[in-house]
Amino acid sequence: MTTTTTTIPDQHDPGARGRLEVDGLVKSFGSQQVLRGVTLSVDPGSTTAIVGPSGSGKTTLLRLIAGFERAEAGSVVLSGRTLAAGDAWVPAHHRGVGYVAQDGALFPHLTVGQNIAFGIDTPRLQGRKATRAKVAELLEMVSLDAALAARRPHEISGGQQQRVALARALAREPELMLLDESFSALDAGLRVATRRTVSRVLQDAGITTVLVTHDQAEALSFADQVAVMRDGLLAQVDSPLEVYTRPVDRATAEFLGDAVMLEAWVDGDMATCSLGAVRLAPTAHRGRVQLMLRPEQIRVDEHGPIRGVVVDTDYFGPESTVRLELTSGREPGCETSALARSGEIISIRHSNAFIAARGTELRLRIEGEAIAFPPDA
Ligand SMILES: Nc1ncnc2c1ncn2[C@@H]1O[C@H](COP(=O)(O)OP(=O)(O)OP(=O)(O)O)[C@@H](O)[C@H]1O
Repeated sequence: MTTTTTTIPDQHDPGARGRLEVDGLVKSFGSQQVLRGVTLSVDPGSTTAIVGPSGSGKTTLLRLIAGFERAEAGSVVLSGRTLAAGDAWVPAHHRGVGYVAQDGALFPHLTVGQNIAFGIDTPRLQGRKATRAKVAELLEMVSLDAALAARRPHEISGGQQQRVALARALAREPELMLLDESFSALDAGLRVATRRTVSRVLQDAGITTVLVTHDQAEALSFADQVAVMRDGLLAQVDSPLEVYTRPVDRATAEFLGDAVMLEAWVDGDMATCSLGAVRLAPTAHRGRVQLMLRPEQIRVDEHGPIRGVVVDTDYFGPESTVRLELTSGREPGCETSALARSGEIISIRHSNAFIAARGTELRLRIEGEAIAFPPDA
């Protein structure tokens, strides 16, 4: 039996195993520039999710990292080894990079076992017995029964297929795993379960992971770092908490979730808007701004200073989105200004659908800080 010793890589060592450094990648198809200078650092063993509107260049970035396409400018460095830069070029199969596509892309004519064995470096393992043992080990790693090895891809479920695809990619012992919409074809329940398994396997193996997804919730829950792509550039790269609560601009805020946008006036660390005076996250903006709050920051509270009447409700089971028309009649002493006016409609979230009948007056308070964006963004 071979024993492998894993050392925790130095987070600041540019050559640490599994550290990915993408710098200034530019890529065009015909006259269309799809990537316009993408720079991204991924720590060893961490997970980065790339999100962004359709056509923004997410898959193209992944394909450049994998070595399926060449960039016009920029570089890709993995574990301190230059994979692409100028004339330097390491072909895809020598990069130490695993790739799992949306549909798994299993070979339909091969069994599950043969699909996985395809990824195994046979000369190193010497022989069919060792290959079979490795296949069984990989199946176990992705929580699949060894008996599935004899089946063909069409004889297993979509979630199982994705896990086989992951096992096949893991067989090459990659330093970096690229997951391209790998869970999006699965239905909601299976998607969550498969994502959990995959996340655990990759974390346990300490493999650096970059995931492209359309699903914001998936990005926020799966990743250590979220990169928001727009028009071929990364608009923001930050922790999930940071990108959600401190988006750099309105488009990023609205892309990552529902946002309540209000006209406001900034004075110091407070803003005044139709909800009264609201505490602001640190900002350089002054005067007129657009204020952003997440709907869940506006709480129903019988002693709250803000009043609104329910206009309508969207019921989602555990939560409802409730649209309210703000009414005047704030509590005495609550700040108002020329911008503070009744009649404005806002959306909030609430877990109790019974309080949200149309026409009900609710009292509200704001929790946490609002974000200020320029008025014309
Ligand atoms: N091989 C190609 N030839 C020509 N154009 C391409 C090619 N690959 C991608 N494109 C174009 O590049 C742009 C970005 O595509 P890409 O697939 O990277 O976007 P994406 O953000 O992954 O989109 P989606 O979320 O819809 O998958 C699109 O306009 C697409 O049509």
